[in-house]
Amino acid sequence: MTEATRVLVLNAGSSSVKYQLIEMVDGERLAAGLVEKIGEHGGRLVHTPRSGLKRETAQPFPDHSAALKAVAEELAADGLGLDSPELAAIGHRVVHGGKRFTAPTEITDEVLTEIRRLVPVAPLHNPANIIGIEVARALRPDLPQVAVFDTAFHTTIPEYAARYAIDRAVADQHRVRRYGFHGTSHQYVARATAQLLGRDPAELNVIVLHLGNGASASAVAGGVCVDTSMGLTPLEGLVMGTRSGDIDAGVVFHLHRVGGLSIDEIDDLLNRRSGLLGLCGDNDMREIMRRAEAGDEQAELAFKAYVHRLRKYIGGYYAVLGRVDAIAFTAGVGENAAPVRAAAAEGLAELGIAVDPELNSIRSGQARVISPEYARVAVAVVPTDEELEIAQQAYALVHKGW
Ligand SMILES: Nc1ncnc2c1ncn2[C@@H]1O[C@H](COP(=O)(O)OP(=O)(O)O)[C@@H](O)[C@H]1O
Ligand SMILES: CC(=O)OP(=O)(O)O
Ligand SMILES: [Mg+2]
Repeated sequence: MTEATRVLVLNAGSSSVKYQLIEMVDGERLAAGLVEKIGEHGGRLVHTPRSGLKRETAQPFPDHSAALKAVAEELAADGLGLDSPELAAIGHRVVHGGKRFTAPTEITDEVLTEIRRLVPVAPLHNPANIIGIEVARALRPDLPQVAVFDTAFHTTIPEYAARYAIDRAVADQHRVRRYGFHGTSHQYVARATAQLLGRDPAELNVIVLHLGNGASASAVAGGVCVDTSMGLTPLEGLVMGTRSGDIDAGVVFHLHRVGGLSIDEIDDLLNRRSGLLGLCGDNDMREIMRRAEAGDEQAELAFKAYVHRLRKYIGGYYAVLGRVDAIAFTAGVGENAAPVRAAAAEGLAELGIAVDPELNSIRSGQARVISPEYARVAVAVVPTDEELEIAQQAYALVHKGW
């Protein structure tokens, strides 16, 4: 009998699916890929097999089911189909796990019902995660399907930081509290930062800045998360691609009562039409930097607002941690946008924070330090790998059961 030692990871986002097939014995990526712009114009699938050439197909993907079927076909074309006996598990990123899911969990009908119950608090994400689970279960009902939750790493946040200052009874009744997201990434990056610096993760205090489409900051003390910028939903905190981040709740009342917008319209406004997109009409940081460079005032303002919010969280988490050993930049913007990193650290020498312009300008897919040697705080670029972290957690769970 073939030993099942491979894990397929599905990371379904609001309009994309990222996937990786990993051989867990040696960590080798057998295949990886991305489907973009699901349900939009310009749908695209990029599949990268371990050996051989990258394959790119431009075609519309009307929904997540269509995208996942295309992924299954790409894998099958390489002889790595979902019917493979070598598959040990399928790992799914699930964004909201509420209070109940604090660890990787094998997905049963009952678990799926609970994930569905959390859709209202992760409306852009949990529905996509659920479709991924349904398609994978239909194709391989015999395999363990494991959910790895974005919220799990944040369950260590102390009560005084997790609670909103609102009436206790109302908050408890409706489970309103700060859950935090991107936890799998924050966890992976905090550990990878310790590795990069040759330090024991249990002794390192790190501020992790996950700057992708969604963006969040977290304060990690000795490997344990003590605060994070996202809240009940992935809307709070930093300025994001299309989300406002922190906002006075009074804005919602005002837009409803005075502006005449319905609650659904305000939800759509703050989640899908705000952030960088709302400020300047673009949500891609590459385009914003290009426009700002060319003297476009709206783009410049959007860039400044983005960085200003980021700096407030760096300062805030400095105070939360007391001592900061490292600041790690990760995800699409954090890994690639040198001007964002430079602006975030500017003028913070008094806090021991500085970025070396030459080190910062190096383009590389590797984890690297970008602060000068004299600086007390190590500033680093640490590529995230949510898929590898999900695969490891899923594999550990199915092995424990043996
Ligand atoms: N070279 C680059 N320079 C600046 N920003 C970039 C670059 N490459 C990607 N990005 C930004 O990264 C964002 C996507 O980040 P990513 O981590 O892939 O997000 P998500 O996983 O949330 O889809 C894009 O919106 C884009 O603005
Ligand atoms: C939770 C969240 O915001 O995820 P993403 O960045 O993938 O949108
Ligand atoms: Mg992401």
